[in-house]
Amino acid sequence: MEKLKISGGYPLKGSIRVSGAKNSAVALIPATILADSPVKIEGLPIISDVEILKGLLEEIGGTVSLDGDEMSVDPSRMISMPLPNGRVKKLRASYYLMGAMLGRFKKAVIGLPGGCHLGPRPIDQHIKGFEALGAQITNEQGAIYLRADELRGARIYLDVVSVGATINIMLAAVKAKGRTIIENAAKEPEIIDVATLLTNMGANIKGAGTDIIRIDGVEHLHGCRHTIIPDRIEAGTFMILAAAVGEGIVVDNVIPQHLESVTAKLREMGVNVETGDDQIFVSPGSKFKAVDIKTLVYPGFPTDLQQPFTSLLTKASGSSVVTDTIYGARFKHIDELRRMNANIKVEGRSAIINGPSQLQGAKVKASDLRAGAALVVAGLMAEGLTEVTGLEHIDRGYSNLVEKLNGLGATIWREKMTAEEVEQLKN
Ligand SMILES: CC(=O)N[C@H]1[C@@H](OP(=O)(O)OP(=O)(O)OC[C@H]2O[C@@H](n3ccc(=O)[nH]c3=O)[C@H](O)[C@@H]2O)O[C@H](CO)[C@@H](O)[C@@H]1O
Ligand SMILES: C=C(OP(=O)(O)O)C(=O)O
Repeated sequence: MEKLKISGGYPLKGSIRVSGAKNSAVALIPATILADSPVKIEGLPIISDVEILKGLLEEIGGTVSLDGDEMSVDPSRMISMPLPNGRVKKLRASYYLMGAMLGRFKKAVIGLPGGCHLGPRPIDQHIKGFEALGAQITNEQGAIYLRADELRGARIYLDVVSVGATINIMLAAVKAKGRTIIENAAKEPEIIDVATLLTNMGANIKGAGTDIIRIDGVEHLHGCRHTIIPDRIEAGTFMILAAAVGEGIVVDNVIPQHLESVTAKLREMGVNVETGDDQIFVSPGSKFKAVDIKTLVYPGFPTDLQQPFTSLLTKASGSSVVTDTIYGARFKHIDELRRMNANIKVEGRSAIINGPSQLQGAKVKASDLRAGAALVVAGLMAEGLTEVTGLEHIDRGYSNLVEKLNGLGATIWREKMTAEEVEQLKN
């Protein structure tokens, strides 16, 4: 087991390159199950979620090769092997195996997913969609059993705008008989990316990226080549750290339109943000103003950036309020930031940050992926040495983070934990 050490308080500059989007990758990989010939995905992030999904595709008989950021999947020999336990519990996106396997085999057994603990994360809207398409679904000892004699297109209204449910229903519907309409669909860029892959495989999907998606089922989907979109959450994390400790940083390989809410908030704080075609330049102004943030579905401010943004707000003068309307309990990073001398309190769904505070290095633990990102940003801002444990969370979503930050001049490295430290972590 390893920990991250950060010697903070030094300015960073240069250029940092964003990898492919985790939340696209984890849907694109299961989507390959639906093809009858090999699919190649390029530009994948090098993260544990991708490795785990590779293992899951192999468990069901796929021939998968992963070479750096390129994955080739031959799905032709896959079978509907039950996956009630094991790897499926290690990530959230294993729920996409339900839609993809149901779409291809008309049956699947998948354990309830894992992923970040952000409070309750039900999948009732996924189930509602599968049932509307004609599947019978039962929950037996923590595994979801899905079966259908035939999948038929349906009109499905999502009661909650859900990224996962929108993509999962698309996966199950692309080979169903007739037309499916998803109303109140999520509009995140990752949904468009998955629809693009499916379309290149031969699917007929219109309206991805709007709140009404129309899918006309086809009989066969074939292999293709697909390049993933850049990770807007990784890019946003780099923009935040550029504002916090940068002396002029170029965030490279981005789609600036995907980051408009983050750009707007940084500018409101007094940060200088200049957008190019596929780059964003960020340099801090002379003073940081307090701002309020409310997370919303896309194109609103992403919940996945709320936590790292909180670290930045400790530098702002005055009181900032961060409200998470998507995950009201996504505040496990706050206790750790307090250890680092932040003045923050949590009230209901909001964190109230009173600044400015000079953060101090401390030993802290990442409870989830973006809490980890928040602590890395805080460690870079802090005076002295910060040690971050819980790296398995950070490794789920940030590709080569240490190397990328070293490239900006940061002093950050991974170190093996002693047996005593590992023991202490369990308590
Ligand atoms: C792998 C992946 O892409 N993860 C992202 C995805 O998670 P995920 O797909 O799990 O998030 P959803 O968009 O589904 O969740 C949004 C909200 O809807 C609720 N809900 C969701 C589904 C459902 O059936 N019933 C229900 O009540 C959730 O509890 C949450 O409050 O979108 C989240 C919101 O942008 C991000 O934080 C995650 O990084
Ligand atoms: C919550 C996240 O991931 P997941 O849904 O995969 O747990 C995230 O990426 O911030």
